[in-house]
Amino acid sequence: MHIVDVARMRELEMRADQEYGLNTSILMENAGRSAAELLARYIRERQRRSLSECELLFLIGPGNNGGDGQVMARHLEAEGAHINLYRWKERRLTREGREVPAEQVEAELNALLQRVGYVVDALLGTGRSRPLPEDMRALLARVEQERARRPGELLVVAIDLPTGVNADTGEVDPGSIRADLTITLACPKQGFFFFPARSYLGELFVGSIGLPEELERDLSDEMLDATLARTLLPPRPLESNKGTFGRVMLFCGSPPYPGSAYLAGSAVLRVGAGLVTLAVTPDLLPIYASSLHEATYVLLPAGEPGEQRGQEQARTLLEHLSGYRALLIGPGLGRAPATRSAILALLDALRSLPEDERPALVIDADGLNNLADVENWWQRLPPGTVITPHPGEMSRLLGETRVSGGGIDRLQVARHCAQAWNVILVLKGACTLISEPAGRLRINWESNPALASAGTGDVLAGMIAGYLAQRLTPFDAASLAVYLHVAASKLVSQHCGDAGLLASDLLPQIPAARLRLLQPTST
Ligand SMILES: NC(=O)C1=CN([C@@H]2O[C@H](COP(=O)(O)OP(=O)(O)OC[C@H]3O[C@@H](n4cnc5c(N)ncnc54)[C@H](O)[C@@H]3O)[C@@H](O)[C@H]2O)[C@@H](O)CC1
Ligand SMILES: Nc1ncnc2c1ncn2[C@@H]1O[C@H](COP(=O)(O)OP(=O)(O)O)[C@@H](O)[C@H]1O
Ligand SMILES: [K+]
Repeated sequence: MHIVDVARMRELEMRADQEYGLNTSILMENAGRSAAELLARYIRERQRRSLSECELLFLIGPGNNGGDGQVMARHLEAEGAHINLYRWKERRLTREGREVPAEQVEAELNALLQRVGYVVDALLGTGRSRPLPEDMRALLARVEQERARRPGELLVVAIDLPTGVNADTGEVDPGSIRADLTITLACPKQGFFFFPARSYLGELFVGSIGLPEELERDLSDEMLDATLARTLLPPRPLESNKGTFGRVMLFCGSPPYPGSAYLAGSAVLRVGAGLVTLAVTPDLLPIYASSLHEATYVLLPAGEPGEQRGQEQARTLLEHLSGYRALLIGPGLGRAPATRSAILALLDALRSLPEDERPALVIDADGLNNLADVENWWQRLPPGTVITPHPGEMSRLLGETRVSGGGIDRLQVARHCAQAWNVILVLKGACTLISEPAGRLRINWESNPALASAGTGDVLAGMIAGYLAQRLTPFDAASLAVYLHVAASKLVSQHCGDAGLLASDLLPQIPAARLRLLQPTST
């Protein structure tokens, strides 16, 4: 599913007209029919109601968004739903096809708001060009007030987008109200993935306007959803052994942060890699050996702290690296000078290896924090490196330029930095972005506040390394891991809701999330 900004959407619509003769009224017919089908299915399958039991109030705006709403209303009416249309600009109300006399409109509208099960917001879409007028804000506020009075009984359904949301920037008009579901048309809009818009959309459905597939061929930004993630799953041939699914080496964990290596190491195996090896100093071995029974170990020299020890640790690790398909550096390593020198020595050695002998590389957490102080640090990375900063780490890598956790600034940063640093960049946050040097970009749709808990990033880093070991490309390995990481969290949330998740709770749910993804009906 491609993501577009408003200019690109307009261009697609224009080309549909010029090249395929699909003019606005044909597209609008398609849009309204598709939106009606999606809502009808939602009502029947999710709410287990028949359309004839449902009464809807459509709020119709002056442009094409209002046009979509009218087509949609017609289709739902034909299926038996009870339809009321309020034309905002003209202040006219139609009840089941009959015009309400002007002097009764206000009272009827009030009565409807207190009764209907659905308000369909077809006021404004991508054509919103200025702040919402006060009377439109007031109308939306009445809907909001009524929904608060009847929670669960009144659903707000936005067509294309909730009125007042900026489809490019994710900004929101003060008069906008949150939709329970948004049925967007043709493609999800770029602004949906950024805050505050993201939290105004509710559940997202994408309706078709019948654009020919060829028109989307040049689009490079994609929504990371189940449909895409499913195509990335690596094969599990019957004739296989642990070598088939690859080995991962971890340079992670230090005395103050031993949990990181456990979480990342377990995640490597939970995504199906064949073997994980932890490169650790002997003092940590008893901790891991008693918790992660499945791992093997490379013992790194302890010795006096300092640069010399770092060099020796790197040498020892490299001696054991042959045959490993992926290396993860960073979670829980700390920021001692010896660690930094070990990381730099490892990177220098990896860069000089021939491509077919070089393990794929993921750098996370303290791996990144150690690099941030090194001048032109990105020039030290081998090609194809995946880096996974959270907004704080990203700000450090950029030299203290602040990067937000969910704002539109992230899009520009993700695009620019993947190219400038020649990396696969996983910019973590509530909607994680994955970008690569050639300009492709994916944005994860699902969000779960339960994931905002210590150690979940270590799990993600291990998952990416585990998929690299199964020979996914770095861009695909990162994408699949990001998708399944949130999907696993949703399974945990079935029991704990959106708070109280432990990073280790994710581990057994990773295979369960993969299994769900394999079921063709999962979305
Ligand atoms: N153009 C096309 O080919 C298609 C467009 N589609 C629909 O059309 C929408 C875009 O249509 P439009 O470009 O007509 O835009 P809208 O329907 O979003 O709004 C434009 C109209 O609203 C007025 N307006 C803009 N800002 C306002 C504000 N703050 N307060 C009050 N009035 C305001 C404008 O003067 C104009 O009359 C999409 O969101 C989608 O729903 C779909 O029907 C598919 C095809
Ligand atoms: N609201 C949220 N929705 C979805 N994912 C989230 C949310 N908050 C945090 N995450 C994810 O949780 C992980 C946290 O990673 P990170 O900040 O590195 O934590 P740690 O270093 O403690 O492991 C990231 O993958 C991030 O995208
Ligand atoms: K709308």
